[in-house]
Amino acid sequence: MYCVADSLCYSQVVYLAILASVLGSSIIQVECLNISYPKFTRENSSDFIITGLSSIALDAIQVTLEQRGASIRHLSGRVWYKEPFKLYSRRKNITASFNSTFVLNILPQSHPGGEGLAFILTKESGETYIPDDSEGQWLGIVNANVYSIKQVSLNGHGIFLSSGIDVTVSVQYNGESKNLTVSVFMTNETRDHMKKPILAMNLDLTSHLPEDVFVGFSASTGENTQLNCIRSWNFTNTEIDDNAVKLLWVWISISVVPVVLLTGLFLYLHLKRKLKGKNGDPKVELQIQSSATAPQKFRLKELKQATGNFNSKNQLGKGGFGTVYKGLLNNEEVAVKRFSNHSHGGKQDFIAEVTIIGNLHHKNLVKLVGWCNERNELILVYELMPNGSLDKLIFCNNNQDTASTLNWDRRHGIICGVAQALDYLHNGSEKAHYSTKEIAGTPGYMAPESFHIGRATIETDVYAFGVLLLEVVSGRKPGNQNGQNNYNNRIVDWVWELYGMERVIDAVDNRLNRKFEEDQAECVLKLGLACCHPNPYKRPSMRTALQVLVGEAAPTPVPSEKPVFMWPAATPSFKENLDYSDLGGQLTQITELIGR
Ligand SMILES: Nc1ncnc2c1ncn2[C@@H]1O[C@H](COP(=O)(O)OP(=O)(O)OP(=O)(O)O)[C@@H](O)[C@H]1O
Repeated sequence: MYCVADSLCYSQVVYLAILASVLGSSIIQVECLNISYPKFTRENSSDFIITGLSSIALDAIQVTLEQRGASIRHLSGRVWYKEPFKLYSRRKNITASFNSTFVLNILPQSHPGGEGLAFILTKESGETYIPDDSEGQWLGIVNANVYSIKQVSLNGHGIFLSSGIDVTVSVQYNGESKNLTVSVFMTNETRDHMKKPILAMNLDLTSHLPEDVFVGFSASTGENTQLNCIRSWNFTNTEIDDNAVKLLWVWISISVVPVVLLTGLFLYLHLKRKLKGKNGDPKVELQIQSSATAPQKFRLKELKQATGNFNSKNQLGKGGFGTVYKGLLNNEEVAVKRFSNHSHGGKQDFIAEVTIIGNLHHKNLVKLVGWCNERNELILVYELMPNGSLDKLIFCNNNQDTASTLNWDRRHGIICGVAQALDYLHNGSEKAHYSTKEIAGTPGYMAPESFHIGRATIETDVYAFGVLLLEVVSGRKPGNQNGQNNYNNRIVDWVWELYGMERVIDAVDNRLNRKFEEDQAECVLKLGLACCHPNPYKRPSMRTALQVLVGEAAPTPVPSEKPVFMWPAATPSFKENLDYSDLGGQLTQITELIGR
């Protein structure tokens, strides 16, 4: 019996799967939802039906695209709980009551901020059910063809939704009296009178909706933009007892359902994996293409051809996210960065890198040419830097080879170029304020607080820049060194010790053969130490660092002994604060951080 041809077994599986979808709506029907999410994690994603640009990120449902720096204008998005609930039974003439309490946070990304979000009950769920032209003022719920029956302004109640502050909303529906009440209050507001309903009205939902409805959230942005987050959500409803019909299903389904469901699930997952592997994730494409200056999309086939099938002979180097290969695309030399599966922190990171770097234009930043997401591969294509990376130029030479080493002027030029690029990233725009969820950092460049805050900030960037300064001037690697070098631990400690002994100039690379401007070299080394101050609040901003380098600001003061690292770091006093105004006085998040 088991040996009957595979094809027969296969057609039976298909048949069962079809049966599952036919029976599905009756058997899997959820009569009563009891949802409680104190916060949302990526693992919760499978509990929701999420439309193209929406996501679960940063511990919240991001109802519209949450990428700062990417173009997020004129979007509408929706997120539903995956199962519907029974709002009423026509046969039994009963209507359920429900309570939906959620915390929302609306963070403007333009001045003024954009539109807003809504709690929704809908007949259907899924991408295709977002009404056309529902961005902007229509909140992704309706469009110009539908009108609102009641509106209440919250400003009169002292509530300003678009303020980046958590606001709690409670929507209660009494199925018996057909009464709807809505309460809105600041989440940190404890006074009870603030929690009184701001809207109460009679509303017969049964005349507008079918018996089974989906619940969720809808949001939009317009010309002006904002991040629309739901941070937590509780939803409960009263059960409608449809037992007479249900019992029959229970008997039938007990024997059949497990087989049907398992085979259906297996087939669904199998087909989904196959399709996704081949065409890539449509969400990735949608999000990237929504970016203002989306880079070009390449086929995997093209990139394989360009790099000789990712031949190791073409390998340019390895970074925290994957391997970089040299390639030839349309007669142009390119660098192809192939993310390794285990090291990248997910598709959001990839999307962030494409949309953010794709939007950056600076002469000192490598240009992103294109990307590819096919067969589970995530690949970025950059313009090729023919001279390779800086470390090769500084460290590749024989230790004593003075002839081929980078001369002082070139080193100073490189340092100023990096400072300009970082200043552009930090101050020129908001683009760097969100990059990836995870980033690989190289330990020698990681600021001490990184291990406490677990993410990169503008201040940890300044620290890494400081290490780079010391590295370029001294020609030594930043991390642990072997016995050949006369410093024990890290370059920062070594230079700081020399500085304390008033011998900082001894840190300059011997291979320069004393051909450098002493004042300039001393200034760069002191700036390097100032950037590596253990207290992040005491580091200069990139703007100040750049001004010091080009002689527009006085050299930054540095204590003769390296201060002890303390956490949490002492915040600057009012007087001390002057130089740090550019930092916004806080540790500004860029990324989560992983050592490598
Ligand atoms: N556009 C490019 N042109 C030439 N070589 C490149 C290019 N991009 C990367 N490389 C080489 O590949 C190496 C790895 O680069 P990658 O960007 O993956 O990591 P990284 O910048 O060294 O570190 P991180 O992973 O922290 O970003 C570089 O050190 C460099 O040698």
